[in-house]
Amino acid sequence: MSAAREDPTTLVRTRRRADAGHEPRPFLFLVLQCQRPMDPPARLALDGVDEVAFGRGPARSIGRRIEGDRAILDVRLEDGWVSSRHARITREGGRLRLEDLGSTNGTFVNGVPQRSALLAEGDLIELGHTFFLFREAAAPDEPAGGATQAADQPFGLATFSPELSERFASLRAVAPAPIPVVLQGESGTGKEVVARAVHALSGRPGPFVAINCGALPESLIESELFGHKKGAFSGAAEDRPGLIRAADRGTLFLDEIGDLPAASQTAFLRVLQESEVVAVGATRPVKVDLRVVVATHRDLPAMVERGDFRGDLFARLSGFVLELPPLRRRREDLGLLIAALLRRAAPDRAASISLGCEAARALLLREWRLNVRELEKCLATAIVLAGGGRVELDHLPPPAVLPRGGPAPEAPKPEAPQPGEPQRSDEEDRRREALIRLFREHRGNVSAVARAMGKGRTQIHRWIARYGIEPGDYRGG
Ligand SMILES: Nc1ncnc2c1ncn2[C@@H]1O[C@H](COP(=O)(O)OP(=O)(O)OP(=O)(O)O)[C@@H](O)[C@H]1O
Repeated sequence: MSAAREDPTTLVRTRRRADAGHEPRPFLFLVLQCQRPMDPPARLALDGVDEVAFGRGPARSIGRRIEGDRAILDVRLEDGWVSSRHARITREGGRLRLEDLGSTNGTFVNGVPQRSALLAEGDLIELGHTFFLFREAAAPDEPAGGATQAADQPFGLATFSPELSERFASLRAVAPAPIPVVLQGESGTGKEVVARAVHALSGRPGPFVAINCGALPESLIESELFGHKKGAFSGAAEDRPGLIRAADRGTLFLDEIGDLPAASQTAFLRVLQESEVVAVGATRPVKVDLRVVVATHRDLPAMVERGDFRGDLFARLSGFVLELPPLRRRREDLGLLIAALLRRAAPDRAASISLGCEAARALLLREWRLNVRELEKCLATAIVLAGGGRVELDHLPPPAVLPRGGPAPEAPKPEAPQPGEPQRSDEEDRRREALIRLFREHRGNVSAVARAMGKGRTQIHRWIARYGIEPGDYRGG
């Protein structure tokens, strides 16, 4: 953004960026192109940009040009459904406005056609068959107006989320050091994938050994972990080294560490303190060289407080703590993940897979309560049902029903809003009125309305799109 420009908003934004490294910065993510879901997604930093101009081009290109004193980001899309001058984003009173420029196929926000809309956090923008996601976010050190293509990262550590890429950079730095790593996150968020990446980056010569502490029967856990001597108990027909020794000079990944019974916690603490294991029935310890990564979806500090988990073991394990966000808070990565999962599900024909627009929209708007695991299963099923053709909405299995005791859903699952006027029930009319009342009370603040309704922001954005509410209309008063 040109500092010479006489726009007060521009000047304020420029100054803020200079003195605060982590001011929220707007980003646009090119998430997915329906015809070519394997094409690399891209992240575009929008600060320093006065206008983003979207149109069709012979190939995808993202370039910055100066017109007078205006910095313009030109986004050319290789998409036959995009017009040559399709849409633009400009600044308006500190916010960003998306306008359709009379395109043939229209511009959609959260599945609803829009000629002009102020952008809000998490908005899904659809131009032709290309999907973008808009986010206000804390940013890593990236040039303003820059366009980052898909990063060349180890499997599981590729992300476009500005916050997560910073955390993954720290993880890469600690991976070669003998620092324990704690991975937190809901089931299916990729904790084991990340643990494997840590091992790959550690350069340790031994194997990666994964143990699910919740899946080991309590009667066998000690002998499975620490090994046993022949004759130590009935059924111990031979010496067994156990899983901890199997991970010698490698990485021991303990999944669901919160499920480790109290007696095993004590024995495992000794292993970490002494770097040695005593097998069940043995008298002499054996030295081990371990790198430990643990994962949990439980609140370990709370368990320590309740006396359900040993505080000294917790302290030993707490080196670098990484929280893997649920997929619904990482939507900018859906394009990367869809490409990786399609490649895995259909290695020989991934390049020829395409998605119908409605299927793509549903994939990008779903709650994904079971996270990447659910997305993976959904795509694998859809490819089979599509029989090698284009994946359509009908090919997607219904969203997962949360098992008992699973992570709390952030919001009830509505259908993805469809273009056109939706049929409204009385309940929906009441909800729309309640939303409008709350937007008035909270002056258009989506987070405040979400809190007041006890819902997630994503859900509020869906309702905003569905009921045609414009939060900006309530901001002035
Ligand atoms: N970044 C990723 N890229 C590709 N696939 C991924 C990624 N993250 C997770 N997956 C896939 O999603 C599935 C679930 O991942 P993973 O087992 O690592 O999750 P988890 O958090 O350890 O789950 P749980 O807590 O239930 O053990 C796996 O099949 C994994 O390969």
